[in-house]
Amino acid sequence: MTSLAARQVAIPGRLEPTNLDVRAGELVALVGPNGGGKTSLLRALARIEGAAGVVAIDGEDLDQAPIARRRRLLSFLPASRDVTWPIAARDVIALGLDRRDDCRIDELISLLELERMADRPVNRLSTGERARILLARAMVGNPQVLLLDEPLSNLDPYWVIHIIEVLENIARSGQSVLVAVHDLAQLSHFSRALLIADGKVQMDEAPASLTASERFEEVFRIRPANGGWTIKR
Ligand SMILES: Nc1ncnc2c1ncn2[C@@H]1O[C@H](COP(=O)(O)OP(=O)(O)OP(=O)(O)O)[C@@H](O)[C@H]1O
Repeated sequence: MTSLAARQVAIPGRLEPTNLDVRAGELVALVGPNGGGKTSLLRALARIEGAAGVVAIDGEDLDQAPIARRRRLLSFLPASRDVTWPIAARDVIALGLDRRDDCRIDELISLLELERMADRPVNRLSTGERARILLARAMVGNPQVLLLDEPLSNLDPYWVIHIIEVLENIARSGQSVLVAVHDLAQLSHFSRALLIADGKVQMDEAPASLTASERFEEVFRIRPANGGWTIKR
């Protein structure tokens, strides 16, 4: 069943009109060169910046949904880890909920091993620690669709693996997860990958066939070499 249905979503000059359907339980990667339009697509789907078009989740038009309902339908994790407020990390997680639910917040604190930092001011945590707190905020409301902009950046290898497992579990539970990533080695964990460049979805395929394509090499200006990648000259 389609969970997210986007029709003609666009941001002038940054994202061409785009249609996208994502099923419940899909874990979708967004890849593409810097400036290609990954963040713009995620922001357009999250209905930030007055993007054009229509986004419906389980048939409900996001633009018509009251704020509380929207939070049940979708959450968006920005790529920026900047948080300047000196508030406790657990209170930042609570911002993802309409009504405070300490049991649910504690669940996330335990899942993401945040116990030691939960009561510290979030602006005094390291970048990777803040990344986990902000991810917890995006997850805490259990929305039907999660839009995550580079959630794996700034994380050490343990946390990259752990959070990929968390995202796989979220998808398995029936939520839809769209994730902007840069590390091509992470693509194998996704069921589907969108290649985004020049403000347009250029390809929409299984990750293995995407990375094996000529279009992929052209767009990224790289080619396979020695089990990895090298610059295509
Ligand atoms: N606030 C903005 N106002 C105007 N143009 C913007 C704005 N933010 C981004 N852009 C432009 O929109 C285009 C797409 O940017 P976007 O941030 O969506 O790319 P991206 O694929 O997420 O890139 P990256 O991998 O570098 O994060 C780029 O040309 C960028 O310069």
